[in-house]
Amino acid sequence: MKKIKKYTILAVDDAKDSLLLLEHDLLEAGYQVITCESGDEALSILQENHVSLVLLDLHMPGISGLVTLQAMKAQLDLARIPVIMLSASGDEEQIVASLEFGADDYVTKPYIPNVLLARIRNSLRLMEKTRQLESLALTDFLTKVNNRGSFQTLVKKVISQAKRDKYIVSIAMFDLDYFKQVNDNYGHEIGDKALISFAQILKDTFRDYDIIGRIGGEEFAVCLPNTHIEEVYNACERCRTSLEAHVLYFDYEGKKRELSLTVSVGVTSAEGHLIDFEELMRLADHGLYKAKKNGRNQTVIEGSFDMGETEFEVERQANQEMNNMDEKYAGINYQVGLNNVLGDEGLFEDILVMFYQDHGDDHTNIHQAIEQQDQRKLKHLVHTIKGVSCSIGAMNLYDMCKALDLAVNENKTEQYQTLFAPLKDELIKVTSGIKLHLSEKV
Ligand SMILES: Nc1nc2c(ncn2[C@@H]2O[C@H](COP(=O)(O)OP(=O)(O)OP(=O)(O)O)[C@@H](O)[C@H]2O)c(=O)[nH]1
Repeated sequence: MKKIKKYTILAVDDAKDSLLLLEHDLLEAGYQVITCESGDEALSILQENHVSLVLLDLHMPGISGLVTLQAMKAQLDLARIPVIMLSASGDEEQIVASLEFGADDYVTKPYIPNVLLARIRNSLRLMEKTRQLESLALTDFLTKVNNRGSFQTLVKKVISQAKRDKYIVSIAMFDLDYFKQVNDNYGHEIGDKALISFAQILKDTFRDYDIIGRIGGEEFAVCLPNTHIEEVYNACERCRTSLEAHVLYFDYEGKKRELSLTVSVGVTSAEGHLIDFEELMRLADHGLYKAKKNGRNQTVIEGSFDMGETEFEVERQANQEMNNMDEKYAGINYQVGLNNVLGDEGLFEDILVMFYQDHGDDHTNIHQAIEQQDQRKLKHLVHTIKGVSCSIGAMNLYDMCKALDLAVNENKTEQYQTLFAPLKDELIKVTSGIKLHLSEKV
């Protein structure tokens, strides 16, 4: 019985009679066969066809078998194709040179068909095993997405390409919410099933050329080349809501159970020379940290790292400032705020709590509106926060909002990012100051 035609063999020989014979033997054995008579032809066939193995004659007019072999080994996508050299010459030096240049085997002509076929089978078997091992080393055994190491390698390649071709790179980081409870309540086996089904949701949501990796226990990351932050945000939201709607059914202790999970997501992006793997991962992770802190089951965009200090650093500095100064709230003129409520301290503190709750995330919302070029949303956000910051006595924030508000009214889009960067820092300073003092209320 003939084998299933799974492998395609390219036979290269300038002698037509040898080629015919080879083709006949290979077809008989069940392989698909492509033939050609020169090294040049072979190289162009290899670019356009999926070839499993090459049988390469050593002595040919034009480029020799050895040069063809070297050209194959120099190209990343061809280097892995097994090559068996064929030659009438049993010259020791030629055999050694062929093997040293990367040939998998060497067979002398006239060949014994069964021996050649056995050697072909060996080479193909070895290739399959090598590929399986490579895949095992690069893939997460549970979810079958890239493991951490391979995610990093692939993303770094994308980043080099993006710097050359000047396109944006985005990273989204996902962490399942309260996942420990799944293990604690139902055991690791169900936890594993939940991880597998989440990985499937990621595979279904993102495109083939996006890179998905499992970078920690219940933590995944996706790299989206050439994708703007708003599209990334929308894809992450699709993924988040798919998981929220997904129900895992299983039996536990003799009863039928159902489980739904949620996920928190942090996303960021960068462009040009600013793209850096570690920095993108750090920012996405910080967005994720905020998503967790804000109540989980949400996607938070973390600003590009060309926008000055990160929120983390600003928050840390605000806290430090508060500790060093005798100021009651960072960035707030307490007296101005108090006067606005006719000296009622209790009421003023309640207003500060409301400010924290209503506007604590506005830097993310404003950033999103700028990125999405949503002029109406941006105008509404900036205008509102301008009014409110004035009433609580956050006068620096008020000035910054006023400047951005003006730019929005005059549609000076080129100024948005520049005016937004200090506003963002000031808003974080004010909200973290409020939180520091009113931690039991907010
Ligand atoms: N089943 C299973 N569990 C895993 C695996 N890797 C990590 N975990 C579990 O994932 C859980 C992570 O828990 P935490 O880091 O406390 O976080 P969490 O409970 O998800 O809470 P938040 O992230 O704060 O929402 C731990 O219980 C780990 O044991 C795995 O491969 N399989």
